[in-house]
Amino acid sequence: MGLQKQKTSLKIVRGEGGYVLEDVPHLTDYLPHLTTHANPLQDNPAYSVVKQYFVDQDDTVAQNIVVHKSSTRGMHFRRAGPRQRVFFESDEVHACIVTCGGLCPGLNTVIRELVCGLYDMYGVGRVLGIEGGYKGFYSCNTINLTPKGVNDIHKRGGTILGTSRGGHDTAKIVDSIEDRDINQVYIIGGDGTQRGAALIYEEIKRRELKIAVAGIPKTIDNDIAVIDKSFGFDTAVEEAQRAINAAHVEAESVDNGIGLVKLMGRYSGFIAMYATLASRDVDCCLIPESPFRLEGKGELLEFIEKRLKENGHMVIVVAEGAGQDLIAESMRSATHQDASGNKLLLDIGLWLSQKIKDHFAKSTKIRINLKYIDPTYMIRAVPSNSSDNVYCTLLAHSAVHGAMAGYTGFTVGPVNGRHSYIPFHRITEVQNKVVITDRMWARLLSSTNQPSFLSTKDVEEARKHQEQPTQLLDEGSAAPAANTQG
Ligand SMILES: Nc1ncnc2c1ncn2[C@@H]1O[C@H](COP(=O)(O)OP(=O)(O)OP(=O)(O)O)[C@@H](O)[C@H]1O
Ligand SMILES: O=P(O)(O)OC[C@H]1O[C@](O)(CO)[C@@H](O)[C@@H]1O
Ligand SMILES: [Mg+2]
Repeated sequence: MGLQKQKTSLKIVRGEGGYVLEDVPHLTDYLPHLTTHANPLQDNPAYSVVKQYFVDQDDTVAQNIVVHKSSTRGMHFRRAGPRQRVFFESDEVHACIVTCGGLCPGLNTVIRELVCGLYDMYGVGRVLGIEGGYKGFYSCNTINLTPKGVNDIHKRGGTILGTSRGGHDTAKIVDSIEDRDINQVYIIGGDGTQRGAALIYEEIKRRELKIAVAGIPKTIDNDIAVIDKSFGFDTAVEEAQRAINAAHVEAESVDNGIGLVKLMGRYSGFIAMYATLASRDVDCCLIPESPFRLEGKGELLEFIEKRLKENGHMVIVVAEGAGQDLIAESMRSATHQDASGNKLLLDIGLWLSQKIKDHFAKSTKIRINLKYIDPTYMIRAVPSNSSDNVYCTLLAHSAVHGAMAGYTGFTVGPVNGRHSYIPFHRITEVQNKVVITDRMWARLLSSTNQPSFLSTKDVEEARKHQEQPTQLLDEGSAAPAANTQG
């Protein structure tokens, strides 16, 4: 196919028909003389019978699969999976695992499957758990992780390693990795964590160390770009149904009942959108991406009044990041940040409840009965469901195969259903958001029959954002919508 390597800091390979591979780094990029070994999986009774078990060196996964006759082939990522040759011998590997950022269903499953994958597939005997997130590298104890020790952990919520925000100190972390003779680092976390992982990889490369760094993307908000969806998201949507059902039961049992449910979603309303679509009991869904106002013709309070008159009750789902501009305006509050620098949100649920109550207190015609349910941490702290468990297994195994094959500085994740190795910056340069000019949001509006609350200016603004190309999509290919948007 006549592939050519480009001289850029990014690892771009171009081919015929507009084919672009955005490759991930490999240890041999800076340590060219490493020796390779036969993959021990070839003698593993479970895997050796699988026809074509090893992934072809040239297999790549297309980012854009909706194409026209005249489309260029576009962006591709390296396909994840086991390689014929590996760059680590089993008894040479000393791996470590760390979990950072907020909790998410499935963290323990990923830990379990990393440990079992390393032991069972590659005969690795030394896996260390770093406790308490990034700062644990230099300030906490470590634990030895064995298949026996992690056997049951997927049945529990949270992370057995603990987690934290803040405390990323690249030099101290890499010093600790070097001091402990660790040569494979598995980092589970969201966008902030993957930014931290990129810095760790850069420092390891600068020091020319034979250490592979693999990221496993985690976020309950599903706001990680490129990948189809993040683990734990399905579980969260399922768990959210319980709160929505309760809100519905409460609301329809009284006159003019309003059930208001707040769900997670700092910058992206995926949980709220999917939970609403799944439930069918929701009359109105509010997300950070879609601006709304309270007062005025066609705005939220008028719609609530209309729906109460029609149905006698209603259910509202609000993502925690929605309407932040409205609260900030009315409270003139200062902006606060958490230890990682994330904006601390004002409580839209309580604020909105009060605003709705105040509005109807003025009305002599409608006496409302509002119940506010905040299940945010409940949907995050549960163990992952069956489909997330299987998904977590594939993520963990893909990460192990990648590190064993000498890839480094990568995140794993499914792109159009195929697990791929994705460079860190592609995961961190943009955040996945609900595109309100896309079909999925239209489906939601049509299912709840709520107004869009958008002004012409809001729609123009949304279209502008949708068309914004990412760093590499500069050659005529439009930014691909996240797959969760259909
Ligand atoms: N730009 C950055 N550079 C280096 N480290 C970072 C950066 N942003 C965040 N981190 C570190 O990554 C860890 C987790 O970050 P954060 O609290 O933002 O959560 P996250 O990984 O984005 O997950 P989530 O948002 O889903 O909870 C923290 O220890 C933080 O110090
Ligand atoms: O209270 P914490 O642990 O900082 O987490 C809250 C945030 O974490 C997230 O769940 C992302 O992990 C957001 O939805 C939420 O705003
Ligand atoms: Mg984050």
